[in-house]
Amino acid sequence: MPAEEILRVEGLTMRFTGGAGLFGRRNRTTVHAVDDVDLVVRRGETLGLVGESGCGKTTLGRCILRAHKPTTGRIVYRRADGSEVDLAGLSRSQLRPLRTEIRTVFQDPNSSLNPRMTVQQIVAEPLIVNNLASGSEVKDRVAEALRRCGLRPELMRRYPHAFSGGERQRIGIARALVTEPRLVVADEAVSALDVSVRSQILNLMEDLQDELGLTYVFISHDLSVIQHLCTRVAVMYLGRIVEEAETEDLFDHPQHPYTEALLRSVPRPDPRLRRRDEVLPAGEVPTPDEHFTGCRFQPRCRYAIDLCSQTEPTTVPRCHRAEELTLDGVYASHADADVTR
Ligand SMILES: Nc1ncnc2c1ncn2[C@@H]1O[C@H](COP(=O)(O)OP(=O)(O)OP(=O)(O)O)[C@@H](O)[C@H]1O
Repeated sequence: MPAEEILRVEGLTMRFTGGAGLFGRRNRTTVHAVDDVDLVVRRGETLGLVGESGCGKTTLGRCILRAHKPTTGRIVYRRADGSEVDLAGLSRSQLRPLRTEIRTVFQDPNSSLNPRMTVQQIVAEPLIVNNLASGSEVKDRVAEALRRCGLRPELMRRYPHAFSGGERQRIGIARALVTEPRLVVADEAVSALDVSVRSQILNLMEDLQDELGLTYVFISHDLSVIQHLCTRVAVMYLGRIVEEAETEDLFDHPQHPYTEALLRSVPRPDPRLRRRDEVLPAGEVPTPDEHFTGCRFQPRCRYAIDLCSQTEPTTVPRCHRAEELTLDGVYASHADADVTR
């Protein structure tokens, strides 16, 4: 794997099999939450994962964190010494030292912080669990992490309820950073916050990235957040990555019809600028437990041709018509088209 890469996901699939249900084993459903995903994360970048609810973003993030053991595929992580390790194949004890290097920031600071623990205990926990520090060093490292996150260390004896939503998310970030990780997976890390606080937390995350040389995988359904923060973006639809590009390219020249639809669905505050297609295209969203022969987006795609119901390209952009549509400027000329087909 090239030196600039910190993570390489290859052919990753995560299936969930449902319970037996009323009719026993035969009634079991299998959800392909993540299906044959390839993904590269480069050192020091922020890779955005974006897509509608249920497309598999969280599941992919949890596979990288090895909170889920993937059904198949590889998750190759490059350690600081340059050695490579496939996280997918590691046992619980083999994963333990890596848990300090790859950390997460949780979505909701109100529910993710234990209300019965002080801030000191919350932030110190990963240090203690992983035997990274003891005695006064624990307190020093907690104080340092809090300070980095813009919180006064004197307040570490207080409980989470004494803090605002934004401050609680700073505590969550301090807890993630206290072990000095290299890769942080942030899943909807600012979605639960008030808009006014959101940009402060995003700015903090950017500053910490510069200061500490962090790499982020940033999961969000919010395109404005993705556009603000990410270097590159991978777009997910029904368990698959359908397009991947540098942020500016993706927003200026989407290549997959789903990306185009996603970008058009962003509401515009000025009603004079509103277009008719500010919703995602109509049509049934298939569930990830259905079997697909062609492109998954084809039932909702206004550009679909016969071929699209038969096969899907195996590389991104996963669209037979991507080149033709992009080159011909079709997306732009459809600005006023009826997207409901
Ligand atoms: N533990 C699980 N057991 C069964 N199905 C699951 C499980 N976790 C996720 N799924 C299913 O996998 C699919 C992908 O879910 P996932 O939460 O990864 O999507 P998402 O894009 O993160 O959505 P959201 O933005 O709503 O969190 C969904 O159909 C979901 O119902």
